[in-house]
Amino acid sequence: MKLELLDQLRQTNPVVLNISNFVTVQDVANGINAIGASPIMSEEIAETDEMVAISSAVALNLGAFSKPQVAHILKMGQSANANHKPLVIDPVAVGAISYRKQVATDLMKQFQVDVIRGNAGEIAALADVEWQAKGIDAGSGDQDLVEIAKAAAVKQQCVVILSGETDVITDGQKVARVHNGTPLFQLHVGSGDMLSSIVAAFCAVSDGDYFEAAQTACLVFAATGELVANQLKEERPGTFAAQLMDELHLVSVADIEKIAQFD
Ligand SMILES: Nc1ncnc2c1ncn2[C@@H]1O[C@H](COP(=O)(O)OP(=O)(O)O)[C@@H](O)[C@H]1O
Ligand SMILES: Cc1ncsc1CCOP(=O)(O)O
Ligand SMILES: [Mg+2]
Repeated sequence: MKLELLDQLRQTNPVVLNISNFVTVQDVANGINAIGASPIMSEEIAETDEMVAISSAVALNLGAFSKPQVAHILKMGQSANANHKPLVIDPVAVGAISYRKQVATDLMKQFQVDVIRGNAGEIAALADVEWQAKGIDAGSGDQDLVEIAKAAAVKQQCVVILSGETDVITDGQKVARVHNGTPLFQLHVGSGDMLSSIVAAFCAVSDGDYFEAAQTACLVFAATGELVANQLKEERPGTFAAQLMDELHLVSVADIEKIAQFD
């Protein structure tokens, strides 16, 4: 765990390039901005190389793509690889929709991702493990989450984050777990998408250690949500979302250290 990366991120203000989905794009842009990085979104394939060139990390969200967008995602992933920019992918709902799993796995044969961030249903699908995913949500299953994450990491040769009540982060061998968080995240659509792009922001300042960047991003995001939840007397998803944005901007390394729970 390297919480100093949060301060480095704020000092550097790295540009994070995103292909987002139309559902959560505003949250993702503001989440990146609030934590101290600089978001830019793209929907035009012709600008890909120039966009990647000015960026310090790339996040590809597969939340709601059309066929032309798949070509754009492919070009952006390949350009990120060619330009040695860290590449994060969020395989939204690949556990629930077989077409999505096919597209995601085809894409990952054509570029090398550095980090995959998904919930249990999504990561189980990529690991070919039996699981009952439910739409964009994790769903249910009884296999061991650490083993699922490790299998996906070995298969795709990258760092995997399996997020949920406990976040599991692995490169296929080393494993870290973040126990912070709040169930309120599940009441705000876009929490996972925000996390994926914030992971990209941490990768941008990580000097190539994406396992450490992924762990730190998970701790910062989950602990920030927990700090907000601790201030709320009842379940208020709207207030949570607004205050999460505030707290991503205000939270300090010392605030996080006080409540951090990881191993
Ligand atoms: N039950 C929970 N308790 C605590 N934190 C959670 C819970 N479920 C999800 N989170 C947190 O919510 C954030 C988004 O993750 P997740 O909900 O798994 O993504 P997605 O929205 O893609 O399903 C992560 O920081 C994760 O740690
Ligand atoms: C509802 C929905 N439909 C397609 S993408 C999307 C948002 C998914 O967001 P998240 O995985 O962060 O909850
Ligand atoms: Mg998601």
